[in-house]
Amino acid sequence: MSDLLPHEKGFHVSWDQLHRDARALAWRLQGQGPDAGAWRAVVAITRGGMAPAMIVARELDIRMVDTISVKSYNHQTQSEPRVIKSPDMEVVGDGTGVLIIDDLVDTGRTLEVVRAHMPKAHVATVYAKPMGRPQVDTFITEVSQDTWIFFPWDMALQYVKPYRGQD
Ligand SMILES: O=P(O)(O)OC[C@H]1O[C@H](OP(=O)(O)OP(=O)(O)O)[C@H](O)[C@@H]1O
Ligand SMILES: O=c1[nH]c(=O)c2nc[nH]c2[nH]1
Ligand SMILES: [Mg+2]
Repeated sequence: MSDLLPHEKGFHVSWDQLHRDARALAWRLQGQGPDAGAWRAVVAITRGGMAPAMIVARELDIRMVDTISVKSYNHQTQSEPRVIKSPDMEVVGDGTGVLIIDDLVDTGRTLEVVRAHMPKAHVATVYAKPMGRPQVDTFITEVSQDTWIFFPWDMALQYVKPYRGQD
């Protein structure tokens, strides 16, 4: 969207870092559910929320896992978010006791759409940018709005030229 800052900085996240940060998120969420501290189910926002949701579900021993599919970005270009697959509403209900997990919140548009489906759910992301923070109940690390977060599934190891080179 044209009124957004360009992404001038990059924050590169390795699998190891993602695992640690998703575990930290689980640690923060444990005991916070409405039913004696327990959470009933996890809903991952695909696709980026799936890896963190798996880690949170494993740490908190939650076996009921569903997904909601929202398409809003094509590479770094944002369009109107669309729900292209809903979770099982018989399982999630109004969202009470449900953890919605995503990798990050940026503008908050995706979470706005997801919250409308499950207004009483608790929304948690691993990373957050300032514009989207009001949409998130719990997150681990904040980065500035002009930072693009690069996730391990979008990267590959490659050769890097030395600072002082032979060319
Ligand atoms: O707060 P927002 O500005 O709405 O942006 C955040 C959303 O954008 C990315 O998903 P994307 O739509 O790129 O799909 P993906 O998870 O399948 O990569 C990211 O995983 C969040 O779900
Ligand atoms: O990989 C991503 N990194 C980001 O910073 C971002 N913001 C919205 N959607 C995003 N996807
Ligand atoms: Mg996503």
